[in-house]
Amino acid sequence: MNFNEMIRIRRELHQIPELGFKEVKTQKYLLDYIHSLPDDHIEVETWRTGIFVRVEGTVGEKTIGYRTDIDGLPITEETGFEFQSRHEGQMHACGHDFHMTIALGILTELVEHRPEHHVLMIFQPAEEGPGGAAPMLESEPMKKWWPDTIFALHIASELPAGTVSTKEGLLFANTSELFIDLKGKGGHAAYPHQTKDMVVGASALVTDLQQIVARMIDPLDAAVLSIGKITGGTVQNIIAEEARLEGTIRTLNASTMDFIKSRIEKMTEAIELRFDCKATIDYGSNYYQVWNQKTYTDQFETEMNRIHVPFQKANEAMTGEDFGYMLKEIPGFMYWLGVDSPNGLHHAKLNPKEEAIQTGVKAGVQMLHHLK
Ligand SMILES: CC(=O)N[C@@H](CCC[C@H](N)C(=O)O)C(=O)O
Repeated sequence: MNFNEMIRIRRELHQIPELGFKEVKTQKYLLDYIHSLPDDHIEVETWRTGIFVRVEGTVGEKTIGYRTDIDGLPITEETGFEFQSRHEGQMHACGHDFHMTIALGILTELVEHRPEHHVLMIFQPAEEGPGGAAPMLESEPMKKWWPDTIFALHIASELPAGTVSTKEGLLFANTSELFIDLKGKGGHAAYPHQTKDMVVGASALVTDLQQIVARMIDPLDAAVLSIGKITGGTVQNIIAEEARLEGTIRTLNASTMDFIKSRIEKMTEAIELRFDCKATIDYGSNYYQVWNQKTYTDQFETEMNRIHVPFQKANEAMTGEDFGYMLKEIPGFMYWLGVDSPNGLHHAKLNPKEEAIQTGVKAGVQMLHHLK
C-alpha cells in the first residue's frame, strides 16, 4: 500500500466513526478492503462488529497476534478538516482511524511478503467502551487461532511523529468507569425545606470524592478519580429530584482500585444519610492494566534500532486500554506511536500527523517478520 492510499483510507475511515459495537459501516469498509486482497493465504471471520484475519505463515510454528481497535468516541469534531466526521456527535478522537489504517497497511504487506509465522490480525470493536477485548478472547475464531504472542500500538499526541516508545512492565493503568445516581425529592425552589435537593447532594459528593486521592492514597502510588460530567435538575426554579455523576477511576495498582471503590461506597452512603436520599453506584466497564513482557519490549527496541525508527523509553500512563485483557492471557506488549498533535487524545481538534502511519506499518511489519 503506498502512502497516498494510506492517507485516502485514513481519511475515509475518519469520516465514519461509530461507537462501540455499532461499527457497522466501519466493519463493511474493512471487509471490502480485506476481500480486495489476494486470498490464497488468508482466512477471514467476523465476530459481532469485529473481524479476525489469519495470514498463513510459510513455516507456521507459532502464531503472532496484532490487534487494532476500530471504534470512535461521542465527541463533536471541531477540526474543520474537509474530511471531518460525517457522523454527528461522533469522532475518531482517539486515533483508531490511524490504528485501522496501519493494520490494513500491515496486512497488505504480509499478503505480498508472507511471514514465517502465522499472523492473526484482530480488528476489535468497543475499546472506548463497553470493552470488546475481553469478550473477543472468548470467541470461537480467537480460540481456534489463539496467538502465542500479541502486540498493538496506540497513537501518542505528545511524541514526535514517526517515533515509538514503550517500557517493560506497566504501561497503562487499571481503569474503571464510575456512574452515581442520586434520587431525592424535587419541588419549588422557594420551598427548599420540602425537598431533598440532589444538585446540592451531588455537589457535596463531588467535593468529598476529591479527598480520596488527595488524602487517602500514598502519593507514590499514583491514582486518579475524575468526574467528567454532572447532570441534574430541569429548570432554574425547580429543585432537582435527581442528579447523576459520571467519572473514571485510574490506578497503577489493582489493589488501589479496590480501595478507592470502597471509599467511594462509604462516601456515597454518607450522602444518603446526610441528604436523606437514595444512591446507586455502577462501575460500568473496568479495564485491566496493560502489562508488557520485557522479552518483547527488548526485541521491539532492537528491531526499531535496526530499521532506524527513533525509540524512547516510556513512562506509565493513566490511560486505560482493554488490550490489557489480551495481554493478561497472551504474552506480548503495547507501544506508543508518536503523531505530534497540539491537541491530545479525546480532544475535538485532535490532529495527528499522517506521516506517522508509514512508521506504524513499517514497525508492525518488522515485528511480525522478526518477533521470536
Ligand atoms: C487510550 C485511551 O484513551 N483509552 C480510554 C479507554 C476508556 C476506558 C473507559 N471508557 C473509562 O473511561 O474508564 C481512556 O479513557 O483511557
